[in-house]
Amino acid sequence: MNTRFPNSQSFLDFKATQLGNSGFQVISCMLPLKTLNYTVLHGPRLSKLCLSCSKPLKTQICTNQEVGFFRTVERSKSLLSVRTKSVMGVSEVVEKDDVAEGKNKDGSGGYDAIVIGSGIGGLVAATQLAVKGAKVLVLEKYVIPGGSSGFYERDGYTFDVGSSVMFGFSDKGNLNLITQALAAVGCKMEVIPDPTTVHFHLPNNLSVQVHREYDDFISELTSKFPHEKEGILKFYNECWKIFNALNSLELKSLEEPIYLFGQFFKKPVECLTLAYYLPQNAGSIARNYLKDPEVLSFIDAECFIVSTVNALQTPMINASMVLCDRHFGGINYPVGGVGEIAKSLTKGLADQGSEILYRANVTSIIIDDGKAVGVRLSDEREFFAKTIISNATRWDTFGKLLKKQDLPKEEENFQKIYIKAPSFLSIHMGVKAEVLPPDTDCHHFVLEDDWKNLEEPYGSIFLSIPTMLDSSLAPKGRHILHIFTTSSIEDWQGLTTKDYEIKKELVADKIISRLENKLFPGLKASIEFKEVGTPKTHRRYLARDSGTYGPMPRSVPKGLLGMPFNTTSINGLYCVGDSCFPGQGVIAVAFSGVMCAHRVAADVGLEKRSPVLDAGLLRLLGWLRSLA
Ligand SMILES: NC(=O)c1ccc[n+]([C@@H]2O[C@H](COP(=O)([O-])OP(=O)(O)OC[C@H]3O[C@@H](n4cnc5c(N)ncnc54)[C@H](O)[C@@H]3O)[C@@H](O)[C@H]2O)c1
Ligand SMILES: CC(C)=CCC/C(C)=C/C=C/C(C)=C/C=C/C(C)=C/C=C/C=C(C)/C=C/C=C(C)/C=C/C=C(\C)CCC=C(C)C
Repeated sequence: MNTRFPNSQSFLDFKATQLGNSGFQVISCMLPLKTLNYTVLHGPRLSKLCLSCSKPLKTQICTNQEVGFFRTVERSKSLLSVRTKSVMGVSEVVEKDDVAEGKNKDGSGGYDAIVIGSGIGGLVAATQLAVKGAKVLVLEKYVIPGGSSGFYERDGYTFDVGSSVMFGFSDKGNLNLITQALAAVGCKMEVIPDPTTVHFHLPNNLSVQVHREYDDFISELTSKFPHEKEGILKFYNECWKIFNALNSLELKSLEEPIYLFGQFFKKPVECLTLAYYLPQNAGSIARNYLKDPEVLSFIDAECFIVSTVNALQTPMINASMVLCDRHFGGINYPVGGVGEIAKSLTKGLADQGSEILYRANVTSIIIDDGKAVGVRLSDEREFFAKTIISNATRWDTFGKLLKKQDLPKEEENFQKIYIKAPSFLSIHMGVKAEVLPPDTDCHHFVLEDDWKNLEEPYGSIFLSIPTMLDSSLAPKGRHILHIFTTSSIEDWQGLTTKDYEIKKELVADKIISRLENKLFPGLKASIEFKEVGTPKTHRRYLARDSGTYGPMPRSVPKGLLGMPFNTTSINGLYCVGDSCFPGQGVIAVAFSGVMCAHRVAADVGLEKRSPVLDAGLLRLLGWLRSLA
C-alpha cells in the first residue's frame, strides 16, 4: 500500500489489518514514521501508519506490535495545521495541542502524568494522583511492580527483594503512610505485628533488643548503660518531641504554599519545631546528652540501619521518625510478604482507571521547548503526558534519561552534597527450621568485634527471617534467611564470569560463617536453597545506578536542608523516591510519593494552587537548599 505525505514526496509501504469499523492496526511498515498526516492512495484495506517508531529501522520491516490505531481517515485532515519537523527527510507531523494535553501521537492517552518506575515512591505518587482524578500511566522496566520492595519466588519460597522491616504500616496516627496509601485506593492488608524491630548483636557482646513497647526497650538499654540513663532518656525524649510534631500534621507537599502556610497557621508550634530541627543531625543532638563512646556508637548503629551512615550524618527528623514509629505504630509485616504492598497498589491503580505497563524500559525523557512532554522506550515506543515523574534515582534521571550535558545547576548542587550510597551483597537462603531456636527474633543486626567496622563494606550484617512472622512464605519445615551487607559495585567489576561466581561464593561463605559463629551453630549444614546477589544484580534488576541503596551525604549534611523535593528545574519533570526529601526507606519514599502527587495535582489543575505564591515558595526553598 502506498501512502503520500503532504509535506514530502515520500511513498511508504505498510501493512495493516482492519479493526471493525474503528480503524486499522498497522502490523508492519517500512520506515520510521511518526507522522499522522497522510493520504490513502489505494483501497480501504490499509490506513494506519506506525506511530511508534522514531529511529531508522535497521530492517526493512517494522514488527513493533505496540502500535495504536488510527480511527478514521478523516481525522488525518484535522491534523493538517500542525507543526512539521523534518526527520530523516520524512515529514514528521506532531499535533502540538494533543501533546500538550498529554495525548500520544495517535490521539490515545490523554495522560496527566507518566510515572517512570513502579517502586513504592512511584506507585504512591501514581495512586494518589489517580484518586484525585488524574489519568496516569506507570512504565516499569521489570516484569513485576515494587522495585526494591518487590518479591521473587523460587522452589516454594517467596523472598522479599529488599529488607522486611516496614515502618508506617499501623492503623493509627498520621504517619502510617503505607496504610494510608493502600486505603486511598480501597486496599487493606492483613499485617503481623513484629514484637522486636531489631535485635542488635554488637561489640563487647552488647546485645540489645528493640522491643515494640517503648518502656521495655528503654529499660533494656538503660540496664546496659545505667550511668547514662538520664542522657538516654533525654535523647529519645527529644526524638519523641519531633515525632509528635510530625504526627500532628496532615502530610502533603512542602512545595505547595497554600497547604504549607495553612499548616503553619493551624499548628504553628509543631511547624516551627520541625523547621528548627530541619538542618540538624541526630549525632550532634545525642552528644548534648551522652558521653560514653559505647552508647554513642549504639546510637550510630541505630541510625546506620536506616541511613547507611552514622548518627552525625543522619538527619534528626529522619532518626526521630524511625526511632519512634517503631514503638508508636510498631513494625508490622504484611501477610504474604512485602511484595503484596506493590501488588495491591497496582491493583488499586487499575481500579481507578489508570494503567501500568511492564517491560517498558524508558531510555529518554522527551523535552520540547524546555518542558518534559513525554518518554521514549528502548523499543522506540513514545508516550506523552502533561507531566513526567521519574522514580529512577536522580543519577539515572539526570545522567541517563536526560542528556548529561543538560545537568541543571540544582542537580549539580545535589551531587555535590550527596553521593551514591553503596549497594548490598544479599544472600537469600532457605534453611531447615530446626537450626533456629524457637524464640528467634525476626530481624538482627550483627557487628561482632570492632565499632570501627560499622560502615565498612561487609562490616555489619543485616539479617531478616520473615518466616518467623509469616510461615507461609516457605515450604513446611523451612525458614527464609535474607542476609545483606553493604558492598560497592567497584568490588565486582572487571571479573570474568567464572571469577565473579567464585567470588560470590567466597564472600557469601564468609558472611554465613560469621552468622553461624555468632547466632546459629550448624547454619551451613542446614542450607536447602541459596542465591547470592551482588551490586551488579541490584543494578540489573532495580535499574539503580551502581545498584546504589540511595543517596548518602558526602560529609556532615545540614540535616535535611539540602535534600531536594519533587519539582526539578525542568518544567513538567518531577522526581519521586529515595533521591528526594526525606530520603531512603519505604515510608520515606511513600511520603515523597504523597508530596509529589499533591504538587503535580496542583500543577495540572486538580488541586488548588496560586502561581504567585508557588513562584515565591519555590525560590525560597531553592535558596534554603543552597545553604546546605
Ligand atoms: N524498609 C525496608 O526494609 C526496605 C525494603 C526495600 C526497599 N526499601 C527502600 O526503598 C527505597 C527505594 O524506593 P523507590 O521508590 O525510590 O525506588 P525503587 O528503586 O524501589 O523502584 C524504582 C523502580 O523504577 C524502575 N525503573 C528505574 N528506571 C526505570 C526506567 N528507565 N524505565 C522503567 N522503569 C524504571 C525500577 O525497575 C524499579 O522498579 C530504598 O531507598 C530503600 O530504602 C526499604
Ligand atoms: C518547608 C520548610 C523549609 C520548612 C517547614 C517546616 C515543616 C513544616 C517541615 C515539615 C517536615 C516534614 C513533614 C517532614 C517529614 C519527614 C518524614 C515523614 C520523614 C520520614 C523518614 C523516614 C525514614 C528516613 C525511614 C527510613 C527507613 C529505612 C531506611 C528503613 C530501612 C530498614 C532496613 C534497612 C532494615 C534493617 C534490617 C535489619 C536490621 C535486618
